[in-house]
Amino acid sequence: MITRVIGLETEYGLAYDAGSTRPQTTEEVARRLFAPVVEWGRSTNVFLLNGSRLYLDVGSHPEVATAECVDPLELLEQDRAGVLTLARLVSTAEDSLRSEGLEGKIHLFRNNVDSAGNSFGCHENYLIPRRLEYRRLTEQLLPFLVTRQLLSGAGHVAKTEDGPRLVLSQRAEHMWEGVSASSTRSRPMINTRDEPHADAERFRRLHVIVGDTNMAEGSTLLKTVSTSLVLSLLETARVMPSWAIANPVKALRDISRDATGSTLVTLADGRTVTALQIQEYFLEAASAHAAAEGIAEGLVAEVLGLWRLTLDAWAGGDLDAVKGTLDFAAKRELLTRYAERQDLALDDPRVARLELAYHDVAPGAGLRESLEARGLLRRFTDPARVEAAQDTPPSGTRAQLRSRFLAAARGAGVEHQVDWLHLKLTQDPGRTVLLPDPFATSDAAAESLIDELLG
Ligand SMILES: Nc1ncnc2c1ncn2[C@@H]1O[C@H](COP(=O)(O)OP(=O)(O)OP(=O)(O)O)[C@@H](O)[C@H]1O
Ligand SMILES: [Mg+2]
Repeated sequence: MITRVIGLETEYGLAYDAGSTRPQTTEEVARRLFAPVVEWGRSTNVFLLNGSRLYLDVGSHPEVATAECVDPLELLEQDRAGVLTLARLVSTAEDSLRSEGLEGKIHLFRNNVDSAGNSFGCHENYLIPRRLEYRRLTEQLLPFLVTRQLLSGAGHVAKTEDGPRLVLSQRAEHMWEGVSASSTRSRPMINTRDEPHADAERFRRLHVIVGDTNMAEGSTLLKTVSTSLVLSLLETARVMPSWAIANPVKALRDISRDATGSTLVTLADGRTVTALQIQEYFLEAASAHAAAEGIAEGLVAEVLGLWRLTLDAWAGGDLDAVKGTLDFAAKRELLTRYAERQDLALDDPRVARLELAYHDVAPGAGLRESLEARGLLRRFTDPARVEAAQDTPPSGTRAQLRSRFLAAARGAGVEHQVDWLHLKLTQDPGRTVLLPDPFATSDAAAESLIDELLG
């Protein structure tokens, strides 16, 4: 198995369809959505019993940052548990609206662009050792990330000079730099802000912000596991061929707009290769690395197989083999079939509505569950485990301690605060427990604090 801490932060888009009743601003809807959270947590920024962070980000975007996970399947469960938690808040907010005679419908989108053209993200966090040459690592990772949209692009109907077309990535048009420390102004693919949320002597947290938010669990799985494997490869590989791209932002957009895999990419050394060639290299190297490390089994083997299948599908110009597993292929099938059947242009508002429905996770509004139920989209998680993951932390990380502390403090009715690193009693800051090791599932100071609270 891979032993790396991974966390996913997902920002959601909020919209309100007032129907024939009084309209509400997005701010008003967001406030109503978070009212129950504010009631029990006295804040719009809280940690949940599963160790995740739930908060209202600027621009009225609800965000869930999953707890630290080491098992990629548990990461999927935690990510999806976040959807359930928000969906329940939507139901409660709609009940509250209805009690005031407002019959509107709240929509909650897992996507990356709103109708005003703003972009919001799905950030991936990967724990890496501090001792690595960080610059080399990020430079070598970038060509993989630029071409990774072939695996995990969410697809998007974009307006281009040649009319509407289905591009690979929602996020590609909104990235402005390869690697930098600023997250909003210049929006880099890798954000280098150094906030390890861990012992800074031993660890770094790699913050990847170029990825699309995915609906298909297969896309999230392929995205996170392939990236983690490539990181392991880069952590150990001493010499490897350079795939440094001359202009990463341009390449990101070219590959997205072209959506064939055969897009030409100019490398820094002047060579020209295709996006697929770069991916082929990383797949081969990651497979060899996994085999050499003895981890090419179970879920890793499955993901390597899916990665292979995906690149073969692109190479053959036929995505049928992955249309039941990955977002771009699933969405292309859905949207183009619908447009053909109804004889609509891709930029018809009805196609736009269908695209939004693909990303909607409000109860009774979105398509994911029905696509899964009809066998059109593969589900990797077990619904019962996802349900339980709403208040059960993932295994193998300090999220376990956070969760037990939260449960004990709430049970005792004692004021407390936590963040990724700390467990605190508000009235007794001297007793604050620091958890610098993300892999720690037990800790003497934490245990004694929890025992005391349990009385
Ligand atoms: N040491 C670590 N290595 C990798 N991931 C981590 C580590 N510590 C925490 N994480 C993950 O990083 C994410 C942090 O989410 P959070 O939204 O708080 O991000 P941030 O970048 O610190 O802050 P913000 O979004 O407010 O700018 C979570 O998903 C968490 O599980
Ligand atoms: Mg965040």
